[in-house]
Amino acid sequence: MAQEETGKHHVPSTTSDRRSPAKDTQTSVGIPIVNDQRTTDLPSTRKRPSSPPRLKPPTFGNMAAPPRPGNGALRPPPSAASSLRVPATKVLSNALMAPTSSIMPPGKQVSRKVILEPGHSPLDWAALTSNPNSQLRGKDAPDNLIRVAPAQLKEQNGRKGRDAWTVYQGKVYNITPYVPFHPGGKGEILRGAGKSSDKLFMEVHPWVNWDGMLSECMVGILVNDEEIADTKSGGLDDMD
Ligand code: HEM
Repeated sequence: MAQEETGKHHVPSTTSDRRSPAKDTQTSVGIPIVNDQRTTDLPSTRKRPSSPPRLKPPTFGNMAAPPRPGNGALRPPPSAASSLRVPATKVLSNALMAPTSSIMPPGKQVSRKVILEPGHSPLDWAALTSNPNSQLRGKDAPDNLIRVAPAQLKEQNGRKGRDAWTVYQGKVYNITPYVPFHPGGKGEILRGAGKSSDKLFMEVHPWVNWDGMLSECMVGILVNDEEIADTKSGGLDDMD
């Protein structure tokens, strides 16, 4: 009985299966034509094993396997989103993308960053500034903040054993400890030694947070000569 059931599904019966489309391929005497694809792998239902047919895993016989994308490579088909992606390119640092100087024409901007010595990364500098024992104001500055006259500023140019001081937004900073940490190199930052760095700094990297990086290096404020003459001690505390 089970075999007859199987025959109904896989091999058209020559007598009773009127639903089978194979009847169109029967000969005039009702013999099925065996090159029908559905029957070539199962030429005879009587040769099938007696196990229940529904438990048998599906078989494709000699049917062709479904086509694979990409010549069989195990790669998913491209998604719609992939066409929107930016092609992979080398990541540029913000310094390469940002103008190195406002006077440089577009397209000629190149990074002037230097390779810093080991132990002189921005993180190393951050660690140094967070250590209260670092004495970043230098040997030429007293413990308290001072008024700095233009003449005194000029002397603090980093030469003859003196620390290099510079001015930014009216405040005087000792930049000597930061020099080996400066990504733009020693020569660049020392261009502002003994004078104001406002213009140079703003030309090169106005986005850099000067105060955040050099607050521990602050020596005092720049005053004119008259203001110095008015105050004998020179200490900022005396102004109050
Ligand atoms: C006279 C003053 C200064 C000059 C002329 C100068 C010049 C330069 C130059 C030429 C570069 C390389 C820019 C590049 O090609 O990418 C640079 C980078 C840099 N400078 Fe200065 N600098 C000065 C002062 C300072 C100061 C005082 C600081 C810290 C407050 C500082 C922080 C930096 C930083 C963080 C970079 C790296 C910027 C980046 O990642 O793109 N510079 N500087």
